[in-house]
Amino acid sequence: MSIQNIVLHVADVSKRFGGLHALTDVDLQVAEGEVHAIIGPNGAGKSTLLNVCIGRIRPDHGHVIFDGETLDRHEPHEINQLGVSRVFQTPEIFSDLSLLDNVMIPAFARRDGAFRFNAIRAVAGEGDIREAAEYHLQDVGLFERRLDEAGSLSRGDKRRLELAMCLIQKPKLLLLDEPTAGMSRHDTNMTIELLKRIKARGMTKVIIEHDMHVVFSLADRISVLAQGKVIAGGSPEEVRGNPRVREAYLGEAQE
Ligand SMILES: Nc1ncnc2c1ncn2[C@@H]1O[C@H](COP(=O)(O)OP(=O)(O)OP(=O)(O)O)[C@@H](O)[C@H]1O
Repeated sequence: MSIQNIVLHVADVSKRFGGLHALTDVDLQVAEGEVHAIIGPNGAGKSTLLNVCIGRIRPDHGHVIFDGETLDRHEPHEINQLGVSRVFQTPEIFSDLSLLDNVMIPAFARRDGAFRFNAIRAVAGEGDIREAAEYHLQDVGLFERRLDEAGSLSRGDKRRLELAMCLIQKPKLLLLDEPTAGMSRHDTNMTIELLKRIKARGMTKVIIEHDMHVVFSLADRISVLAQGKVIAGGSPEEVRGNPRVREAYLGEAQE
């Protein structure tokens, strides 16, 4: 039997906001190359969990271990430099800049350890990063629009742009917070195909998603959160057949 390399271990993490237990003793492991979906009803703690993983929220108890390193004292930009990238629910892009500049900036940040936003013009001639940015824009289907202002994109295209901004950093772990939220079925299917292509390259991913079509199209393993606790975990088949899950989430999602 092969021993899987664990890329991410959320070890007994708890987080309270005042009297609200947002996460209680959450323990989950993500193996190298797997797509791990986190599902659960609204307010279950999914975004809080992702924010704990990228250092935006400090847990009250427990640890996050990424690639063998405990992240307790790391700042978000340090965690990013270690190889964790995240696509947010609301895309965080530079609206006034071109798509190309948007994709080049995180590459400089990863390479230089600083956000060289002001220096972007001065270094725009750096061919290797420009070429990489063009490659990733092609990858997400936005190459033709590379010189347009990012603010002019549709919501779905902004998400794809943000994905290119993550991919250029060549992360070991990609965290996706509802990557298809607000998208049309057509855009959702395009995004599923894109994420499948990335999956084929072996990149480890954690994905929060409400759309069960997306979850069951992509996930190798699923953890189910409800009221801040992991109530079930396993393969998509195991989770689909689990009565607790159906009760807590799937029944609700099927509307
Ligand atoms: N900064 C905060 N301060 C206080 N309460 C918070 C904060 N962030 C989240 N919460 C609360 O913690 C609980 C978990 O929120 P969280 O956003 O992690 O859930 P979620 O599963 O991502 O929900 P959704 O699917 O609606 O995005 C919710 O009750 C939420 O109101």
